[in-house]
Amino acid sequence: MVTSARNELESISRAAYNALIFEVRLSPKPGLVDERNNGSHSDMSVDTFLSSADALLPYFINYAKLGYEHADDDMGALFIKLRDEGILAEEAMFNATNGVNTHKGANFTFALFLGALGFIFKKNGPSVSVQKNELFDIIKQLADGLMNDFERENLTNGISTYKKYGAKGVRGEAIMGYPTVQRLLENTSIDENDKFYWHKLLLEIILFAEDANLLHRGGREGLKYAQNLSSELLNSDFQDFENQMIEVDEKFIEKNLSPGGSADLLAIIYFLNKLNLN
Ligand SMILES: CC(C)(COP(=O)(O)OP(=O)(O)OC[C@H]1O[C@@H](n2cnc3c(N)ncnc32)[C@H](O[C@H]2O[C@H](COP(=O)(O)OP(=O)(O)OP(=O)(O)O)[C@@H](O)[C@H]2O)[C@@H]1O)[C@@H](O)C(=O)NCCC(=O)NCCS
Ligand SMILES: Nc1ncnc2[nH]cnc12
Repeated sequence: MVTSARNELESISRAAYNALIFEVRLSPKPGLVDERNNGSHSDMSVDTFLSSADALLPYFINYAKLGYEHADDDMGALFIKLRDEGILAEEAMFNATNGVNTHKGANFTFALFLGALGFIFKKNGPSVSVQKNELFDIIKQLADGLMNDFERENLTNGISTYKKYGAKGVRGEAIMGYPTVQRLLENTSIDENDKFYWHKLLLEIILFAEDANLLHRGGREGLKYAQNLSSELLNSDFQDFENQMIEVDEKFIEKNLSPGGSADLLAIIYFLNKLNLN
């Protein structure tokens, strides 16, 4: 692999790592770990997420390299290589967090995006401006066989949520090409002067995505409650936005709600905004 390609792959992998750091440090967030509190989590803090991100960075680089090195393979073969590497990454994450699930979903999502970007860099050359449509189309191809996961016997939170509510969680997002990410990437140009831009974006993600964490913790009622609070705040006059967000955080915590999936989608949107997407 030529040096310029390696540098590009390492650069986007570090950008993905930085997106995880940005997300956990964004404060206040509803029900989630941030600089103010640990949200609806007794087993996680900012430091847990920082240790987790450090453990994942080497695997992020490997995902991008796998996409680059296997660009001539079929998508099914590339997906299997990404999933195998992702399982090793999950082990490293759990070792770094003493068994706490900080970034399982984020690891999955970034593996798909970094693998797809490595694939595109090999096909089109590095430092190319990536076409959004091509990126999301490759993601959908990689995710094509994911529905088979739901036949599994071992009931993870995601598979239990599917069997109970029909919600496909992060797998569903990948199979559909991350529609919430596409919708928010298209419709919003970042207003650097808006101190609460990212807070508002997180509320929109909670509103549009079907967050399996909210379903797993609060059922359909809990998901609806979280979405109603997010909608109310988005439709308010933002006169006292920070305190309004703190109030929403307290209400999520009261009901033990945590939109972890939505936090991951915020991180991937932050990451994609740093790339030269067309
Ligand atoms: C594909 C897998 C990663 C799915 O594994 P699993 O079935 O075990 O997990 P799921 O519950 O289905 O989802 C995993 C996480 O995905 C996030 N998520 C959920 N809904 C959405 C959504 N609509 N859009 C995007 N992302 C979504 C969410 O992850 C975040 O939350 C977790 C932390 O919150 P917490 O509440 O603590 O979560 P839990 O500990 O599960 O609950 P509690 O016990 O605390 O109540 C954290 O993971 C965040 O990232 C979901 O949790 C897996 O099968 C897989 O493929 N693994 C192989 C390795 C791999 O990833 N391969 C590489 C690519 S192929
Ligand atoms: N900041 C956060 N708090 C809780 N769960 C999360 N999953 C991803 N980011 C998270």
